[in-house]
Amino acid sequence: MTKRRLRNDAPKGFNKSLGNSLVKQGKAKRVYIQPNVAQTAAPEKVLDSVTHESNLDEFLNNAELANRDFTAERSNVKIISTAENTIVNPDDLVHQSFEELRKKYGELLKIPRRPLKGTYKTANELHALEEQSFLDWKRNVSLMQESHGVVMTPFERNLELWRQLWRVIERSDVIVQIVDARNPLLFHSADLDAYVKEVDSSKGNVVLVNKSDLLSPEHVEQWRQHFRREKIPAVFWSAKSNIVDPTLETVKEEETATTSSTDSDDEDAPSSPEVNDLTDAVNRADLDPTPAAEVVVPKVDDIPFIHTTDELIAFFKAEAFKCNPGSEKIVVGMVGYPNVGKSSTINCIFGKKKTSVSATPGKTKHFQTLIIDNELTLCDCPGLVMPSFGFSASEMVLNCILPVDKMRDFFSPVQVLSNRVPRRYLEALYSILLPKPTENEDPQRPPTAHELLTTIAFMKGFMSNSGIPDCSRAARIVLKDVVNGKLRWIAAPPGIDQALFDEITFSTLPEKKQVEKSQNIVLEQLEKRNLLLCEGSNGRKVDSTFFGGSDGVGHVVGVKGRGPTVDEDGRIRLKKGKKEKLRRVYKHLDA
Ligand SMILES: Nc1nc2c(ncn2[C@@H]2O[C@H](COP(=O)(O)OP(=O)(O)OP(=O)(O)O)[C@@H](O)[C@H]2O)c(=O)[nH]1
Repeated sequence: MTKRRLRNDAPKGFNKSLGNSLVKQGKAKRVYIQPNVAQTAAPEKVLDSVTHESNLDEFLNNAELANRDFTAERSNVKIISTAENTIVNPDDLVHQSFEELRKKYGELLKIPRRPLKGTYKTANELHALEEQSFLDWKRNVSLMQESHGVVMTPFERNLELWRQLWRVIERSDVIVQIVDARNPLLFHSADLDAYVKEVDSSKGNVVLVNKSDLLSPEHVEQWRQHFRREKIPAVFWSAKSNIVDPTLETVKEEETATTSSTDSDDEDAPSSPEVNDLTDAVNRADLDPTPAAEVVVPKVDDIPFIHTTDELIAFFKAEAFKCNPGSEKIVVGMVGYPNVGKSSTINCIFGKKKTSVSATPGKTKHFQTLIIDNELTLCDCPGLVMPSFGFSASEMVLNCILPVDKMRDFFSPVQVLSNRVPRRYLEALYSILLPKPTENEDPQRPPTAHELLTTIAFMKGFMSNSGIPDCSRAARIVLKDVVNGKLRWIAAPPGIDQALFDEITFSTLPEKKQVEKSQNIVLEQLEKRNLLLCEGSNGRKVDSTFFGGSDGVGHVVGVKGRGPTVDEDGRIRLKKGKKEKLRRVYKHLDA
């Protein structure tokens, strides 16, 4: 086959060599390789997180990184799966300790390394080496998957974002891995800890378990014991409970006065922190002159729950000075997956909005340096999805790693959720009554995603023009409730029965019992009359099959606290002024 450089004659050679099936999967806007295109592209584009690549994307990115002959690349390319499914089943993982899993799969979970100092002389050489080592890393991951028969979950494939991480690590004395308290191990990368030590053994690692407000004291205690057992330095923290100005939550990214470090050409950046380099940083001391004199420093040998921002600052300083004793200035790097609360934590520390906070993962695009006081500087890294295994894309949506709005298959994550959350809890949270399993079915079976979504869609009046409940809209509501912690599930640490943890999580129903009681009475009355009483918002009669009922009897789907009540005589009454809203649900009530 004639060797053809992709950059010279891409469309022709490309079509011939890849075949139509691959071409169809590609995106028309793909830019063919040009030397140094990565360096010159607009930063916004370059720094977009890439966790999924089509076969063609993968192929072209590899060719671009290697800057090599098209045909030579083609023979080497391995497609890293988009990994909707995983071969390692998360349920099976429960039976193995985290250490066992780490031993078995640890090699797979490596993050890419920056080329060692001394192996390059100029910034251009470093750039080329970084691209080569990143390509090698991707190949290695691919080969490991093949040899272990394991499929990796989606992970960050944009070299620019890894470059941001490398810089943050090099500048920091301590790296704080922020994890989501609802599933800390999913977010903790042991290899990142190892890499920090490889860069400089005097650097420290700490795990900051954010969103701890979503845990009960029992959950906290179990996780504390786990961190102690595993000797992982960790602290519990809730940025939300320490937010200075709640309106900061809603400010859009465009309004943010960022202190982004877009210094993509600082490859020879010093490995030790140089605060003088941080030219665009802002001094917190100017904004908040309150001295941190009365700060209580938490016990360093414990796994404390840090309650105030001042305690957190004192903790960071104590950890950093341990690593860099005698230093006048210390830098703490904040890293972690998207959406774990890095920006919120920094906002708390800074006392004013410094980085954009959003419920959409992946908002932070560049690392930022922020001078907190004369001693402490923070370095905020963009969120990075580390390589992992055994967790499906559904799991990643449920853990707020992949954005809900980009989800096309919404049934899968909702099914995983309804397998976990007890039926009565879902009913209470959404004020719905889910169809019960039929006689032939397991009475304990969880509701299907279809049942849950159609019921919620119907109750909220999300109907398509053809009268079909809009499940995707209902799914977005449910998944956003998961993201913001309204609907929560807390993972148990290894060795602890998940069922026990679930009992704690779901011990209190979220909604008023009264609503549920009145729903039940309404349902009873309707069933007595053998009526199908629900109507769609467009006036079409709703078929009972929407709710899984095969008995021909319709089910009341919800009253949402403002629905019909039952008076002393057992008569059903609609509240004044609510008729319009309830039009879709109750039409033929005998009131
Ligand atoms: N319940 C709760 N929610 C939190 C807490 N901290 C952050 N959040 C929420 O989590 C979401 C993500 O917070 P961010 O601070 O933007 O997260 P990030 O890690 O900077 O995200 P990226 O910019 O994607 O890297 C927001 O909706 C926050 O309101 C917390 O302590 N408790």
